[in-house]
Amino acid sequence: MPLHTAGPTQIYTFPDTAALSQGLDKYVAKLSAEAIHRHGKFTVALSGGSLPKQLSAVLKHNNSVDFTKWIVYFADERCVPLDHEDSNYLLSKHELFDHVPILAENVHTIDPDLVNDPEEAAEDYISQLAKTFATKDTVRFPVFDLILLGVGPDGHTCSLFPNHELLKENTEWVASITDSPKPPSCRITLTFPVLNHAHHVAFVAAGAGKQDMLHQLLDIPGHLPAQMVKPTTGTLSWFVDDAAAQKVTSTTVKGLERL
Ligand SMILES: O=C(O)[C@H](O)[C@@H](O)[C@H](O)[C@H](O)COP(=O)(O)O
Repeated sequence: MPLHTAGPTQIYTFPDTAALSQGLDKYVAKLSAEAIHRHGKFTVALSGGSLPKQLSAVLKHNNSVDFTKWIVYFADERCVPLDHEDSNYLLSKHELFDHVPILAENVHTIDPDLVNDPEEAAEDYISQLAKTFATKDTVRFPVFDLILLGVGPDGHTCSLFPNHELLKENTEWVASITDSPKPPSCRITLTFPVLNHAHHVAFVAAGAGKQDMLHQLLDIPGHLPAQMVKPTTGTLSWFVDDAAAQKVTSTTVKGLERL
């Protein structure tokens, strides 16, 4: 069945990263409350890069969010120990988990004992996901309430890189990669079917360095990894600052007016 987006992609623009963090706070807090009301928990996947800092700047002070109901996974993770400087978990721990009442048992990390065996680590991560997500005959993939993504200068997202064979993965929930063009070379990553089954997916990108890539991704049809994120029935949003959106010609929405 061909994938299609349920609605148009929403591109929210903000004058600067401080305003972007406010917008993200409002968006995430709303989705968190809705999910907790609907099924008693908020399942969210986080990325690395600048995302944890952007996300947490305002959110970590938001007392209205029930973080005790958050179930956190990582959109991708490097195969390194949890206290390694390259760990996406460590980044989110410093930026967010250390500041809010997220329960340690609800944060699903790569198994540190398996970081030397990426394939095993991916298998284990699938088992962890299976504990949170009941699947049905009709939906064979985890359905996250929200997946938060970044985008690299080459158009990669998660650890899904341009022209890599993992772009074709359509059965596994989590895949390992041992030849990542961006170091470290060994990682695990959610796959496109998981990204595209989520209720909501949001990209976050800021800074003038993203101008050309954002123009390419949002204005010119193509098959770069970030362009292959097309939720089947869920929503797709972009949170960007004006510097990053400078060359985007697609319709944008001034952030907080609509959120
Ligand atoms: O896996 C990695 O090596 C990074 O985490 C990477 O995927 C990052 O998320 C993007 O490059 C966006 O980075 P910025 O958010 O810093 O722009």
